[in-house]
Amino acid sequence: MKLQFATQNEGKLAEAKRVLSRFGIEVIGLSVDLWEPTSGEIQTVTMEKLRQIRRMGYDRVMVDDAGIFFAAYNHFPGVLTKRVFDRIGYRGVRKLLEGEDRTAWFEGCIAVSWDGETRLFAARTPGRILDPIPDGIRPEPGLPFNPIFIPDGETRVLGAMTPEEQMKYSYRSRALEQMAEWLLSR
Ligand SMILES: O=c1[nH]c(=O)c2ncn([C@@H]3O[C@H](COP(=O)(O)OP(=O)(O)OP(=O)(O)O)[C@@H](O)[C@H]3O)c2[nH]1
Repeated sequence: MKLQFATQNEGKLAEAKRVLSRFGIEVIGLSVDLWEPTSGEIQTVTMEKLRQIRRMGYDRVMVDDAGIFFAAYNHFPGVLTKRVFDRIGYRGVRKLLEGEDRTAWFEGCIAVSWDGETRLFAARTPGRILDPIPDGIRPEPGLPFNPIFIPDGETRVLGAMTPEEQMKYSYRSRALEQMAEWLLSR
């Protein structure tokens, strides 16, 4: 089974390939520029991305929208995560959270269109933001928070774990698994 993934984020694509290969699903990256709303819920943004890719004529395709939420900032940056991180980087995140509650969570959503039928799968990973990045940990392309995010129940940041270990905590892996089960049960 082949599934296209409309994303420009290398890290998301690599994770999807890893998780879905275990279900016998081959993921093919589709690099298209999709417009994203700058407010509202992750779910709404995900459905908007799916609407656009379907209008372009694609089917058997998935999209993903995700973000990090800081408890100290009433759920900011959320749907603005990429935009905000591209501008402020690690230094800006450090300043934002100095002396603040470091509780944070990832929220992500996957939407798929398969033979015209659409489904949405959402998941969340609670944790906290560590500062600074532990020695020897390099950010993966497109996933800049993994080196500073410690999931609840862990002592290490996501970026210090093997891909297999990360899957246990990754909201994206959970949403991908739910989607795979739906696709295979059709
Ligand atoms: O360390 C991380 N681990 C993750 O698991 C993760 N998931 C999302 N993010 C961040 O949130 C933005 C969402 O942006 P986003 O959903 O609009 O995607 P994107 O623009 O990067 O790609 P796409 O829209 O082409 O798929 C991304 O750029 C990342 O900064 C993550 N960071």
